[in-house]
Amino acid sequence: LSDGGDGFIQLNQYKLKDEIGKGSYGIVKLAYNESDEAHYAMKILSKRRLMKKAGFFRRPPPSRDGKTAVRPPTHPLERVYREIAILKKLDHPNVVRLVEVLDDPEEDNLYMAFELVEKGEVMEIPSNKTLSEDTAWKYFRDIILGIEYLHYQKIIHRDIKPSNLLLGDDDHIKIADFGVSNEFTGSDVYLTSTAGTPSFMAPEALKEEKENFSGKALDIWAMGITLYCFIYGKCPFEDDMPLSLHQKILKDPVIFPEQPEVSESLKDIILKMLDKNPETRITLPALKVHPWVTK
Ligand SMILES: COc1ccc(C(=O)/C=C\Nc2cc(OC)c(C(=O)O)cc2Cl)cc1
Repeated sequence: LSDGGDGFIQLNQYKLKDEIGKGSYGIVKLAYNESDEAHYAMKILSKRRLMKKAGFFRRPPPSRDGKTAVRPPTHPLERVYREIAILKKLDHPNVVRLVEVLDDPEEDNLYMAFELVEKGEVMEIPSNKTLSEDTAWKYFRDIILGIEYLHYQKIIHRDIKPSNLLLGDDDHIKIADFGVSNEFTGSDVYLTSTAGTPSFMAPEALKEEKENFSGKALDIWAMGITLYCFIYGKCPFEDDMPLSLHQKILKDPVIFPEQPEVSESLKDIILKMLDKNPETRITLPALKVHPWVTK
């Protein structure tokens, strides 16, 4: 890591430029690769921040029987290394491509160089700039193909939402951010943990009595919330109070605003994805043949 002499940070063959993304994960900077004269998206994670977030530096809670509580075995960076391992095996036009990882043990920062998806996040939420039904249709078809690929690769994304969908110059969508994704063996994973973004969480993940719930159905639910956001610029269930948001997700019906006018088949596919019962919720194969998708 050095000063590139022109005020930009130099990282190996990369010249780091403006910040183009920011989130709970850290930041993303535009990076210019001097060896191939191409631009990349450099995701920068602080290892210390990740350790702190995982409670790595927290004093272990006093245990009643005088012995110190056993610390969970997972090393906090293990999550990042798992994300990297997942990303390295993914290769699909609708999934971001990890090009390389720069991890200097002496350095606090960990750098992940991704192929640049030129236009960035497809949409901010809330937003008054909503997508037309036709544009939403184009993007949703890409999301279906991307999620189909991930589920085929036995990966549940668990954080599908507009800000994790990047738009390229070719007007195609790439799915990003595998920070909370789960890998599974077998035909599906049965989870009990809640992860992801509250407004996009499925009802079965919010129930008190936590029985196991299917991972794949969580992504389908989040795809439904995302499609609703494309059209209306806001989520169907919103509340500043987390517990009231949970109740709305668990109990409230989906309301479609009068404007913008949308087709009955679009409303139908959204309702089938936002079925509160994961057992009867539409599956990915059924989505692919839904009239709104195949029109
Ligand atoms: C205006 O132009 C812009 C062009 C590109 C961007 C951009 O790329 C933003 C975020 N990027 C990413 C984030 C990720 O996670 C949170 C991951 C991942 O971990 O999978 C990968 C990428 Cl690439 C922004 C603005």
